[in-house]
This record gives sequence, C-alpha cells and structure tokens, in this order.
Amino acid sequence: MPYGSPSHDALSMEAIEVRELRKTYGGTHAVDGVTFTVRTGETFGLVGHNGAGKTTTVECLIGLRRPDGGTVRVLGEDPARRRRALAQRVGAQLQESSLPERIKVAEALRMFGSFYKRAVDWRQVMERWGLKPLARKAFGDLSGGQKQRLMLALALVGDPEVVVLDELTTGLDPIARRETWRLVKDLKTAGTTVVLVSHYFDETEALCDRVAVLARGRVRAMGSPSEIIAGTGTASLEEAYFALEGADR
Ligand SMILES: Nc1ncnc2c1ncn2[C@@H]1O[C@H](COP(=O)(O)OP(=O)(O)OP(=O)(O)O)[C@@H](O)[C@H]1O
Repeated sequence: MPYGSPSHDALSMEAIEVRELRKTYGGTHAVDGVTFTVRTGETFGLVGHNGAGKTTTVECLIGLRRPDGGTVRVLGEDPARRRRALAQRVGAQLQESSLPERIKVAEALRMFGSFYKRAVDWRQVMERWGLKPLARKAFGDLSGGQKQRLMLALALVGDPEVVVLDELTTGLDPIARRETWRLVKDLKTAGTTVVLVSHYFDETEALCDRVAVLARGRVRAMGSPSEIIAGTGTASLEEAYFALEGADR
C-alpha cells in the first residue's frame, strides 16, 4: 500500500491526546503539566528554547519514556503500555538518530520495511524520496542532507498514520531545508498526522496548522501560528515567542 493511502481517513478526530503530562528527572521538572490534542491529519508543532521539554514530550508520545503523571493517548492507545503495537502505526525521526556507518541505503530501507506486519514496498519509498541513486551508498558516506532524507524515509517506510519529527531540518542547508518542507507538506496532503519539533520559527509557521509554545515544561501558548501572532500583537511567530518569553520574566 503506498504511503498516504486513503486508509488514513479519520476514525476519530483526535490522533493524539496529552493531558497534564509530567516527567521529572531528579529535581528537574522537564515536563510540568502539559496538555494538548492533535487532530487526525493535522501538522502540530512543538516549539520552545533548549530544555523547554519538547523532546521529553515526544519521547512520551512514542513510548520511549514513561510519564510520571498525566495521560497520553496516541491513536487511542497508551504508548507506555502499547509501544510495540503502536510502532506499527507511528513513525519517528528522532534527534540524533543514526545508523551503522556501513549499512547501505537500500539495505536500511529493506530492513526497516521488514519490521512491519503489513506489506511495505520499500523500493517505492526509496524512489518516492529520491534515494534510488543512493541505493548502494553506505550511510557513513552520505551528506548531512542525504542522511536526514534517509532517516525521514525510514520513519515513513511503514506507511504510518502518525509521524513524529524531532528537529527534522537542523544542520541542513537552505535548499535541503526547503526540499524537506515540501516533503512534510506532502505528508499533510496525504492525511498523515505530523508532530513537528523545531527550533525554527519560520519552519513552524510555514508547516504547522497549530503550535504549542513550550517554556520550562509548560504550554505557554497554543493555537494556529496566526492566532498566536495576533494574540501577542506581533508580526511573526518568532516575535510572538520573544514577546511571550519577555512577559514571563
Ligand atoms: N535523561 C535526562 N536526564 C536528566 N535530565 C534530562 C534528561 N533528558 C532531559 N533532561 C532535562 O529535562 C529538561 C527538558 O529537556 P528536553 O530535552 O525535553 O528539552 P527540549 O525542549 O527538547 O530541548 P532541546 O531543544 O535542547 O532539545 C532539560 O532541563 C534537560 O536538561
């Protein structure tokens, strides 16, 4: 089944529900009562400065961390208890994900494709993401942009209903960044639910239907980029963010 197939039609309006999520590391309240929902087919952004709690939040979404409090539901399931079942339906490209240096592009896609119970045509994914010319190249010999593109293709090889992308374009040159934006927009067109973690306000503004601005483990503002901008009387999401930050001090 090609990715973005109509099977992604909404069964429920909400693909993700996070209520009063809390996660503490020692004395650090990394996530301190975060609540948000992501509708099916929506591209939802998590923005905030270093240490705001973005990665911890998405790690709870994909079952890599167990919350200390609150509830998380992804496609109606608790990721902390149903991580393996959800892995069939949720793709993730995480910060600093990597592969063995010598694995070849085609090999990686075939291997990741084999993790899914549903038949996955990894060759089609390779073609779709412009990776065919690199099929026999080793991961370690790819450029930063090519590596990123492969990691994204691996997150999508199982035709997921929900995709979590953490700092997708960090380190990419402007052309590779814009190209990646186009791919994320294609996901949206296909009806895939996307959670996008980013430091880049222009990226969040261009791609996200709604955004949660995190600061010190809490949601500081939430809404469409234009709502957040209007709510702060600023001209861009970046200015809105600094206005919110300033108001906090
Ligand atoms: N494994 C860990 N052990 C201890 N503290 C941690 C751990 N992971 C995160 N933290 C702390 O929790 C807080 C939130 O970190 P988190 O990585 O979730 O933030 P972030 O918004 O993703 O930051 P960045 O943009 O830098 O990736 C930070 O203060 C961080 O130092």
